[in-house]
Amino acid sequence: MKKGVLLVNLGSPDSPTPEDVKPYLSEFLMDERVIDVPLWLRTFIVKGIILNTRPKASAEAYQKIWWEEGSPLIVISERLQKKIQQNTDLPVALAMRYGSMTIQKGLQELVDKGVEEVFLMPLYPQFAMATTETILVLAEDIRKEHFPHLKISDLKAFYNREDYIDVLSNSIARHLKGKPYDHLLFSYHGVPERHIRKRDITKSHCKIDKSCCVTPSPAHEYCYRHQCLEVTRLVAEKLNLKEGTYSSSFQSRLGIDPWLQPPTDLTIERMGKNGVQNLAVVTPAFVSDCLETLEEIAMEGQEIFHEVGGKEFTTVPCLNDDDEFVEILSNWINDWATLQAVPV
Ligand SMILES: C=CC1=C(C)c2cc3[nH]c(cc4nc(cc5[nH]c(cc1n2)c(C)c5CCC(=O)O)C(CCC(=O)O)=C4C)c(C)c3C=C
Ligand SMILES: [Fe+2]
Ligand SMILES: [Fe+2]
Repeated sequence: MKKGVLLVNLGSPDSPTPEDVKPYLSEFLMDERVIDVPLWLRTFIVKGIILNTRPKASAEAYQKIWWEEGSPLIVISERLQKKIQQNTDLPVALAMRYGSMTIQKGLQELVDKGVEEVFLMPLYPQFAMATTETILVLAEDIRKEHFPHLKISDLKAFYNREDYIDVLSNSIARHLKGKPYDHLLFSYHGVPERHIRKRDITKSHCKIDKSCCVTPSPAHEYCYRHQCLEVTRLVAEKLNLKEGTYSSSFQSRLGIDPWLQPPTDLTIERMGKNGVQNLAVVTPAFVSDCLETLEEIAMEGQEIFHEVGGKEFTTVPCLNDDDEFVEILSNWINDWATLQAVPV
C-alpha cells in the first residue's frame, strides 16, 4: 500500500480583513467541539453576538502580525512541511482544520499521488476536543464520504515523548541564553473547564483541582490540563529550573464560562506587581507562532508587564520549523512507515 502523510494545523483567515475573518471565525466557532453547546445556543452566541463585533477587532489584531507572505501560522506550517518532505520519500501534504486549505483538499492531493494509507498528524502536542479531536472526526467523515478505501492512522498527543521534551527544552535554553530571567511562564491556550470534564473517561477523576492532574489516572490520556502541566514539569526537570521560578497559565479566554486557571494576562500583571523584573514566556500548546503568540503574548502581554513596572519581557518562539523539531517529526513518520511495513 502506498503511504503518505497529512500534517494538520488550525488555520487562519485568507486575509486580515473583517470580510475574510468573519467566515473563518464562523466556521471555527460553529464547530461543536469548540463551542460545545446545543446548536440553537451556539448559533445565537456565534452569529447573534460574536460575529457582530469580533471580526473587526480580530482583523485589526491579525493586521499587526500578518507577514508579506501571508498568515504566520500558514507560512510557518508550509516551511515545516517543505523541510519534512526533504527527510522522507513519502508524499507529505498540509491542511488546516478551518479556512480554505481544507482536510479534504489535503487528502485529495495525497490520493492523486496514489496514496492508499495516510498518517494523519494533528500539529498539537496536547489532546483537546477543540483541536486534535475535531481534526480526527472531520478526517474520518471525509474519508467515509469521499475516500472510502483510504486507510488513516493518526499521531497521538506527543506532549510527554522524550524527544519532544528534549527539543522543546533545547529551544527554550537556546533562546533564553544570555537573557537572565526571574521567572519562566508556560502559557497554554485555555479551554473551558467543561471540555476537560466531558472527556474524562473515568467520569469522576477530573476535579480540576490542585491534585487531580498529578494523580495517575487513565483520564489523562484525554486530559488537556494534565498534558499541559506535564509539559511544564518535564521541561522544568530537563532544564533544572528551581521551584518557584516557573509556572503555568492559560490564555485566550472567550465567553463567560469558567476556563482553566490561572489566566495568563492576570498572571503577567501579578508577576510585574510582585516584583518580577525579567519575565520570559513560552507557549507550548502551539507548534507554530500565530495570532495567540505574536499578538496576545508578545504585544499585549508585554504591554501589561511594562504597565505594572516590569522591565524585560522575553518570548520564546514556538518550535516552528526548528531543525530538531523537523527531525523528530520526520523520525515519527519514518517509524510509522517502517512499522506499517512489518507483516503481522
Ligand atoms: C471557545 C473558543 C475557543 C477554544 C475552546 C479554543 C481552543 C484552542 N485554540 C487553539 C489554538 C489557536 N486558537 C487560535 C485563535 C482563536 N481561538 C479562538 C477561540 C477558541 N480556541 C478564537 C476566537 C481565535 C481567533 C482569534 C481571535 O479572534 O482572537 C489560534 C490562532 C490562529 C491564527 O490564525 O493565528 C490558534 C493557533 C488551541 C491549541 C486550543 C485548545 C487547546
Ligand atoms: Fe483558539
Ligand atoms: Fe486532572
